[in-house]
Amino acid sequence: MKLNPAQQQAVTYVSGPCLVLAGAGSGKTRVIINKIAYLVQQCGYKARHIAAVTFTNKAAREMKERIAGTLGKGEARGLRISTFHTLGLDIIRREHKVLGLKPGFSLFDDQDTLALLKELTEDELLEDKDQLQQLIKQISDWKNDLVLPERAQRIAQGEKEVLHAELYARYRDHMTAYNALDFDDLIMIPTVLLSSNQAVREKWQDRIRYLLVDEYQDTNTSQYQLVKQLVGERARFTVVGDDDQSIYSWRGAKPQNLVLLGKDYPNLELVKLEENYRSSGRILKAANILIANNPHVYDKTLRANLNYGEPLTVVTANNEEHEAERVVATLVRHKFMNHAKHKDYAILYRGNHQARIFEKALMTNRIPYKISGGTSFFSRSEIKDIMGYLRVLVNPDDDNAFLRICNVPKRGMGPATLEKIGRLANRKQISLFAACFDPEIEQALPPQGAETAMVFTRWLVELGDRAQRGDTLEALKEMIRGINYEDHLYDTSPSPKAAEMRMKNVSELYRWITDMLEGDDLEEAMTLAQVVTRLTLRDMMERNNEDEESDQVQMMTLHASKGLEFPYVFLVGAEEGLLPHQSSLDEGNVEEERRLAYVGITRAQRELFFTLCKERRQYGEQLKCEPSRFLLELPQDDLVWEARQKKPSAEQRQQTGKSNIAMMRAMLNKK
Ligand SMILES: Nc1ncnc2c1ncn2[C@@H]1O[C@H](COP(=O)(O)OP(=O)(O)OP(=O)(O)O)[C@@H](O)[C@H]1O
Ligand SMILES: [Mg+2]
Repeated sequence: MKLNPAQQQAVTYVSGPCLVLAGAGSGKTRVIINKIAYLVQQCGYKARHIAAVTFTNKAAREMKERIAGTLGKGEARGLRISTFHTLGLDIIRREHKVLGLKPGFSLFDDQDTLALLKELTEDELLEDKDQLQQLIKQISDWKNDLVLPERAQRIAQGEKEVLHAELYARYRDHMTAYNALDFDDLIMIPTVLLSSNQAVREKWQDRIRYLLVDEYQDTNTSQYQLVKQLVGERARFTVVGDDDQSIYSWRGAKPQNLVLLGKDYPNLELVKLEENYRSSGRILKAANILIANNPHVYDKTLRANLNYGEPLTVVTANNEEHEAERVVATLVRHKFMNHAKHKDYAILYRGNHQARIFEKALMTNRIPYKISGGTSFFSRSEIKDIMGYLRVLVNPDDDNAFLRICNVPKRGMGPATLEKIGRLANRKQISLFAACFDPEIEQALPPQGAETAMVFTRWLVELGDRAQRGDTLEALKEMIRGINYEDHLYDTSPSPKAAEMRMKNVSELYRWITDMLEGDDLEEAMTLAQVVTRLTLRDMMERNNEDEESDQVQMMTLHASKGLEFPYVFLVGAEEGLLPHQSSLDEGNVEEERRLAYVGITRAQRELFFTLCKERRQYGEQLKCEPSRFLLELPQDDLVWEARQKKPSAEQRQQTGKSNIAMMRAMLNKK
């Protein structure tokens, strides 16, 4: 793969810490990929001593594919390419004994966490959804800042925070009892472990001798510390990032980490890349002009390497249905004219809720599409059921999973029975599953119910044992057969066709599990417990049904589009209140929204379309919309407003953004 001199410098600098700071599409990710190959082929590193961390599973997968094209199979063996969370999970898995975790620990997703916290806060009058969300956010913030419950209790100020800290401690204790971890734990726990346990730290430093991190601007405090612990004094690492693409502050990301890095490592080698290889000159110019409205810590230049290209188009629609129709119509026409493929197009939006209408329009027009994020493979009920069973098999104390499956398919363990089991479990401080095994279950339930509970749980224990003994696939098959799951699907689906589809999903899951149990060139074979944690993590991270090869229009949120590129991009819903989003405006954080728009614009290689509505339904009301201020910040000479008669005059353009908005609103409403 070709590299320019600056990229070459970043790749070959291996004697100390290295930061590549550069704008979108300048080849940062390419540097990471080339550097891995360089380390193996030129510097004598074994692949298994190298770890590369990216932000999403999709990015990790892409990186693996690209590496496979450069390194031979043998050379690539053992290379770790993962997300931060998978790396954390890996560390926890291998160190579970030191951490006092039983091997089959469960991963709680947001819904599990919510359910548990709801239960824990019943007495505190926190049923109010907003308050619960605040609590969840607070706990997550603490974890991302590496604040353990004890410290949270010491530093908490004010009534509410004190209560939150107490609930945080209670939450942690329950998670321990359930042998469960949440998403943030996957970073916090290994980081705390590595910083407090020298032996473990040295072991991991020896295991990972060179570390590379992509999208570094979106690391939070705990991730920063994790990197620091892993690289140790030797500080052999390369991180790449772009402060203008920092879009995860709401999850605790600290773009200041880029600055902190220079302080923590005075010998940090800083490399800047200034050539953009992705986008047309116009798209890049628009992106540069937009982001110039944000304050900057670092000076960055980004020059186009490609042609100037087509103007950017702004399409105005009457309402959101019309917007979707216009996108689809434009796409169909454009695809025909340009002999393009479906997968050359991306529809990017601010929030998942916007996807549904586009989905409908695409479906009506028989255009294949794929949504990344949003409706997940794993959020389908049949997948949740089977995953629930698997979670119970590997960790019977996982009460949430047990609750999900104990009466699916129906076996007479309804709410009344469960309440009784729950009371017994509470009294004895054991899990629901354990309660079904307890001799007292015979007093707690009527004979028939006790019998059912005992038979069911014993059967699961047996299956779990078989799975552990290595007969895993057979045990799984036996499980799906044993619960008559196929019949259950036919009984509960609206049509036989739907049932068939759902059964197909179950087979797909089974196929995945088989692959993971058997392992391949890049991944070792896993145990069932490992498979279950990995799949739950995958679900949590991307909530996605992957099918990379097929020719489908790509749909995703702006957040999910980070690091990716598409020939033609529709950036939809370019309206005030949506992009920039109202919640950020309320917090006075328009800059993060501008970075988000910058990320969206810089995904486009050849052409970029914005769409907006004159009216949009919100909270059941039809509200008037104003064009996004970001549209008005773009160089108007490079924009074509499709619904408008003429470009604004130079004079008009010089007006402030605000009067521009008023002007445009007037024009939009005239029609
Ligand atoms: N030296 C080069 N010569 C030709 N093409 C290049 C070169 N460097 C990078 N590219 C291409 O430019 C595009 C953008 O590269 P890459 O995705 O690595 O950029 P990036 O800086 O990681 O972008 P982002 O900030 O969006 O993550 C890719 O298609 C890549 O293959
Ligand atoms: Mg990149």
